[in-house]
Amino acid sequence: MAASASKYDDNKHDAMEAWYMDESLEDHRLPHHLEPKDFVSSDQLKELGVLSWQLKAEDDDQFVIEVSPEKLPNYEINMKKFFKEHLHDKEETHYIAKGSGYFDVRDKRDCWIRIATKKGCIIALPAGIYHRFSLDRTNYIKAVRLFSVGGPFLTAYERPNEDLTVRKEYVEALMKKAHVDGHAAEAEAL
Ligand SMILES: CSCCC(=O)/C(O)=C/O
Ligand SMILES: [Fe+2]
Repeated sequence: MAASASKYDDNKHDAMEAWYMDESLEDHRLPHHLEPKDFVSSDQLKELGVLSWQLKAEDDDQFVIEVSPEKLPNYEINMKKFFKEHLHDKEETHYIAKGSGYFDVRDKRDCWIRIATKKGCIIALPAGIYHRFSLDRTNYIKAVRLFSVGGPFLTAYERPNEDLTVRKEYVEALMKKAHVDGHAAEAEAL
């Protein structure tokens, strides 16, 4: 997705915060910070292929997904589905129009990073990354799914699904990047 300076604030913005999660199985709508808190920067998320922007838009009447006990049909079933660890064979991109919610992603060591999004945030998860979605304690989010090819519908492949081509490609891209970064660090140290 191309970012233009007038509409998007690339990288650092206040519509999103991310942190490493604790292992507690308590209500997943709670923040689940580590003690002490361990925040994750947008540059660290970028290394996993997770991108986010802040859109300075006032107009919010085009949005398509509303998640709350009152607005989402089959709320309990769908929330369980969203919170089951899964991946997609396409990028998952949402613009958060109202409310807030958590997108959790796995890092390179397989630890959970919790990404707290709110109104104005655009978040793009790459195809092949394991992730899940939860509402927070406000119990409400209104989002529009952005897409380019193949329409807005996403198939969720629950973990484990290591043999899917899209998963292999994502893992390979992460490993390639780690290799390149390793060489860059070595070169810098010389
Ligand atoms: C903002 S609700 C979107 C939930 C969803 O479809 C999904 O795949 C989450 O990972
Ligand atoms: Fe998803």
